[in-house]
Amino acid sequence: MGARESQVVIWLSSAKGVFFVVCSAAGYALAMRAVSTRDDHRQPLFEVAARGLVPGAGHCWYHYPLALLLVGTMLVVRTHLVDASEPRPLMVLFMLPIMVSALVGGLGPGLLATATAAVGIKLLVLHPLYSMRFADLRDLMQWLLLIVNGVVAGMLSEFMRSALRKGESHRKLLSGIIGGTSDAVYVKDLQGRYLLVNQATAAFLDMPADQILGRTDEQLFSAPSAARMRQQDQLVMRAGRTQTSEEHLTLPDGRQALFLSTKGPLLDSAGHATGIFGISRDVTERKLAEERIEHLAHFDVLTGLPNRVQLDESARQAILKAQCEGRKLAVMFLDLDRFKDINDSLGHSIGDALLVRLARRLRLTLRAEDSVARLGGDEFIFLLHGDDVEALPRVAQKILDTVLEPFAVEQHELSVSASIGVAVYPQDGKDLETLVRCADSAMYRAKQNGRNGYCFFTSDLEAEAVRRMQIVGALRHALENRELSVHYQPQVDAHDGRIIGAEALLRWQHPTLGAVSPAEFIPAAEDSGLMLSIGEWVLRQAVRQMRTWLDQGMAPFMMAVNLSTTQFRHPDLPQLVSNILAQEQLEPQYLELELTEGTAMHDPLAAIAVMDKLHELGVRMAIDDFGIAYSSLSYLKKFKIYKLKIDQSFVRDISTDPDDRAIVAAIINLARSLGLHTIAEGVEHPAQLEYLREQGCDEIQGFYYSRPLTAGQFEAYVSERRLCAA
Ligand SMILES: Nc1nc2c(ncn2[C@@H]2O[C@H](COP(=O)(O)O[C@H]3[C@@H](O)[C@H](n4cnc5c(=O)[nH]c(N)nc54)O[C@@H]3COP(=O)(O)O)[C@@H](O)[C@H]2O)c(=O)[nH]1
Repeated sequence: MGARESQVVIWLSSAKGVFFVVCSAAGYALAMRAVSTRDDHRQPLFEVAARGLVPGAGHCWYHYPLALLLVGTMLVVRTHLVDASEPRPLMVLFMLPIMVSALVGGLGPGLLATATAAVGIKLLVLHPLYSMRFADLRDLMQWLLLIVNGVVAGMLSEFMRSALRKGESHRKLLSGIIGGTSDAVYVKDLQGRYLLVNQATAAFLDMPADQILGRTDEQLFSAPSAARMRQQDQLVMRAGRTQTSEEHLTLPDGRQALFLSTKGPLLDSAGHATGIFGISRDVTERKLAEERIEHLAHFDVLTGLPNRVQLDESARQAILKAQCEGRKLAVMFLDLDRFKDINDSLGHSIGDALLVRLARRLRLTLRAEDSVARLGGDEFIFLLHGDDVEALPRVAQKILDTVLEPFAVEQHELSVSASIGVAVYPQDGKDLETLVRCADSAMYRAKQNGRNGYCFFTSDLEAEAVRRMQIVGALRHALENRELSVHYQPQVDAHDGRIIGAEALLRWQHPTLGAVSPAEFIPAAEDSGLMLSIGEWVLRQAVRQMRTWLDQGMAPFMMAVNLSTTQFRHPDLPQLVSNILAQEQLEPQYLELELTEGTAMHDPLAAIAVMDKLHELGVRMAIDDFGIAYSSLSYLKKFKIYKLKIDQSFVRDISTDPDDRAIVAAIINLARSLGLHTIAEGVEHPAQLEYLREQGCDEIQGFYYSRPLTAGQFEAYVSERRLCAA
């Protein structure tokens, strides 16, 4: 090699060294910049590097011998195989084992490789040429740079490895969440092909996840479902932001499902859409539950008919429509007659079954535009559209006839009747509340008229309804306010005028309402459920009074107490009577219980059973108001009764009305033939008494002898009569 050529080689070698230094410096600068920014995911290089020196922090022991092996191999190659005439030591070659060691093993092996290379180069590569000294400053520079390179490479590698590890753990965490959620998570490209799906998506589609990838909705779902999804995707892409919507889909197994889907565009770093991501939750069950709750809020659970809430809504609309069209609207209030008896005697399940069947019938009776709702219990409201008020009686009668047809419930054939009240918009009221109130008053009147009928609202009913409400409200406190008392009306032997009994009659003196007749408040007490407690109180008072009178030495007689329908039908009645007699220490033979003919005949078999029990107690029974209801003689024979009480409506005109005379005579004869006693009530005149005596009536009760008296007055009356008799 000539001198000029040697100069060129030395120049090139120097240039290579300078280039190595410049490139390394630029590389460090860039690398340090890349890792120096501290944010949530990055950590300072030295912090990471320090951890890289700690054994066991994700390192393998064999990376260290590997580093030694790699550097050793390079030393051998450099010492023996590279051309010895090479003037420069080619230290850059050692970067290869250093880099490999750092990349594979991280900081520790990287440092080991760097140190080994530095020592090896100094001792084995530079030594033969320049002894132990660095004769050439450029060699020293390269040697130092090699060391710095090695250290930095190790640190950078450690940083990369740490970042990778962290990224991997994030990825695992994310895929754990995505894989573990029951929501379908997916990513589609711009053509709608699935790029990523989680396990839930695969489960919904009943297909392995890898078979879904690359397919479109059109290939996975029914055409209508796919079209809906595609449309939704397009909306999201056009909007360019995340949107949530409901998607009705038919799944591959045929199930109709409702998904709540949140979808959004996937954007690249330049903000261009590259696809769409979505999270879809199956809300089918939740929606059904919501619908069920909504249904329960508006419809009666038992009958499925609209309830009060729904009725309010329908009525609001119906009234608005009627108002706009200048038309009428009828509200009918239907209440079953004595439905409570069915519940009490046969049990609530039978009562419920009857209501279900009744509801079905009522719905079928109506035109499509009309509706029926259940208010609760046995109360139903009809909304009937149209102007034809004249037709309403026919409709009401049709409904009544429908109710009358017997119901087959289990082994029972049940016959019920109903009472209907009718109110018409706009004349009777302009809102549902008023119309229902009017119809309720009219219905109450229908009941008073003998049930199984209908009645139209009239203004006088309103006053009655207000009065009834006042009475019921005040009656609730009558007992505790000591406003009730019991009066006693003597019952007299028709032949010798002896007092043979007293009828206990309830009286109510209210501070503002005044003296309210039992004929008015007892039906109200029955309807409002207050009669049981009031009736029990009367029974106890009468029994206690009888005990007192007997204790005072009064000649024994019968104490007659009225039983209301509710009391008589209550299953605990015999027990209650027995308890009261025992508690008040009165022998049962002094007590007579009166029940009306209507009560006894409504359910004769049940009445027989109750009468039998009362008879067993030793208590006497009498049929009150006899003659005004229809009595079956065959049942009358079976009733364990002692006497018939001839209703005062027959006694009133007995002296003038031949029909009444004939009826009274027939009742007395009937009783005699059945072995029963008779008592006539409402006797006011001697002529009435005369006729009754003639016919053989046994006992008399009426103003002719005495009005109902307080206990004190009764005592005085008894003493007076005894004195007269004496
Ligand atoms: N379940 C219960 N019913 C009861 C009770 N107390 C009374 N009643 C019933 O209320 C109705 C009205 O009773 P009242 O106003 O007390 O009238 C009674 C008598 O005062 C009346 N009477 C008696 N004699 C005459 C008469 O000569 N003339 C005339 N105009 N009225 C007269 O008759 C009623 C007695 O009726 P009855 O019970 O049928 O014998 C009435 O139906 C009572 O039954 C109670 O505690 N419980």
